[in-house]
Amino acid sequence: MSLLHPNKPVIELGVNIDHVATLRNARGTSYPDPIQAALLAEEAGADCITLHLREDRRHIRDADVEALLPQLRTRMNLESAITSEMIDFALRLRPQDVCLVPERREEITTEGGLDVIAHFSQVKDAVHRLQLAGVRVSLFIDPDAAQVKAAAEAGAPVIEIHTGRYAEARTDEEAQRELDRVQAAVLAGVGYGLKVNAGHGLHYTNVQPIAAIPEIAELNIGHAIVAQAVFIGWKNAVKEMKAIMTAARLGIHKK
Ligand SMILES: CC(=O)[C@@H](O)[C@H](O)COP(=O)(O)O
Ligand SMILES: NCC(=O)COP(=O)(O)O
Repeated sequence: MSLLHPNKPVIELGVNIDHVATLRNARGTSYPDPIQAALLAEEAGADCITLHLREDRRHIRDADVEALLPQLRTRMNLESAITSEMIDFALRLRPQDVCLVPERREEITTEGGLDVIAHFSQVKDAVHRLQLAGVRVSLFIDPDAAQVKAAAEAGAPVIEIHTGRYAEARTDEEAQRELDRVQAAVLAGVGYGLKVNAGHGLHYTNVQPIAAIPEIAELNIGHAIVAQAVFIGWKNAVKEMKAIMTAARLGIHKK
């Protein structure tokens, strides 16, 4: 278990603000403002702000990223496809973190992890260019030992384990099987000396077994926080998620 450190959270929360932008874009208004959401999330305890600049700009837009980066007090984790357009954008802005994710335009949400093995040279080149520019690179991968190995070989210092299949499990047995896969991938990543994060589809109940995995450094969570904010307010939703994650890491399970 992580030792309690006066200034370091036992597990970090990256708040993904994509779906604040979804709500804004639904009517083409200027509100709700994703930048305001990010700054309030930091006030509420977010350790970083994650945002996914998709190729189709369905939610976060270039101007959001450009306006937010200089205002953040914590750090920006920009999720990006490995296309030259997106890598060039990331190199121009140079956020603290970039997480390379797969993208298919027709997908409703990110369906699977980046296939590092199949796109090894392209991934390795993107990792090299971004790391050279001082950007810390994370690879968003499925909980698969071969992908973890490929990520380490591609030179990425960080991986984020895709928890989508765990989150979408329909039975307790399936959820446990997927949780075991996540845990094995986390340990494999630590074995290669990587920082290991996780995310996708996590909410206030299913987050607890994931947060309890002591080797996970950070969870990136968005959709569930935006949904909860509808009922209890944005800052409260962020605070509640952080509290549940921290309690789970300390062995306290909340109903
Ligand atoms: C990579 C990832 O898991 C997040 O970016 C997630 O995809 C949220 O964005 P969407 O809901 O647009 O997929
Ligand atoms: N990488 C996961 C992320 O940023 C948020 O995913 P979700 O919580 O919106 O499913």
